[in-house]
Amino acid sequence: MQVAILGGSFNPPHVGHLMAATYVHATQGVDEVWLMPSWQHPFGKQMEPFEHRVAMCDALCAETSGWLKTSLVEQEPGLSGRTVDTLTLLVDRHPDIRWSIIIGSDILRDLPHWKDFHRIEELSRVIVLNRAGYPAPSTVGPPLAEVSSTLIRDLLARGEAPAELVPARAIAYAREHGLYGLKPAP
Ligand SMILES: Nc1ncnc2c1ncn2[C@@H]1O[C@H](COP(=O)(O)OP(=O)(O)OP(=O)(O)O)[C@@H](O)[C@H]1O
Ligand SMILES: O=C(O)c1ccc[n+]([C@@H]2O[C@H](COP(=O)([O-])O)[C@@H](O)[C@H]2O)c1
Repeated sequence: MQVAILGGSFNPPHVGHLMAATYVHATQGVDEVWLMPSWQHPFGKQMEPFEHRVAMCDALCAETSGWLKTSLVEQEPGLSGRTVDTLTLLVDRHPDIRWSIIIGSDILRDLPHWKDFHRIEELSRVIVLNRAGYPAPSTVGPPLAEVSSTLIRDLLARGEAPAELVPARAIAYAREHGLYGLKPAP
């Protein structure tokens, strides 16, 4: 079995994540894609609580026929949020799976600050997606959606509803739980 991991803060998840996962599943010969929300972010990004981001990732998974899953692995004790450590654990735990790691091209500039990226390349196939606004050589596929969690948080802070950028089930969950300052519907 081949599994591609899309790690991220998912704060909140958005249609760009869904499109990225769908593109990889449709074209890269993988059986499943696992959304892997960060428990703690290696660069200290502040995020809504893990369980809420997991629930919103599950809302994205519900848009698929079952090939998209949410992995809770990064909450396990001993992990640091560094991808190489998580991947090493997964490789040990699932010797039957062949792994890919998905990153958007915006991440390329950060890679010098990642822990042991060369080891990640040894343990997995790295798929670099062409994220709109971040052109780079050796990306795969067409530019993907011009949307980010930062944009969505900004819209929400201005009281705007990002209904076209966040899957409806995810935004409904966020509203129900008062995330990002959203008020539950009366
Ligand atoms: N629109 C997109 N197209 C392609 N890849 C994306 C897109 N949005 C996010 N990604 C990729 O998904 C992974 C997780 O992204 P993340 O959860 O940090 O979302 P983000 O929108 O970049 O968040 P933020 O704006 O908070 O930094 C990263 O590898 C990122 O490059
Ligand atoms: O391994 C590292 O050193 C490392 C450094 C920064 C980010 N990452 C991972 O990259 C993924 C996307 O991160 P981000 O910043 O786009 O949310 C997420 O799974 C992070 O854990 C990993």
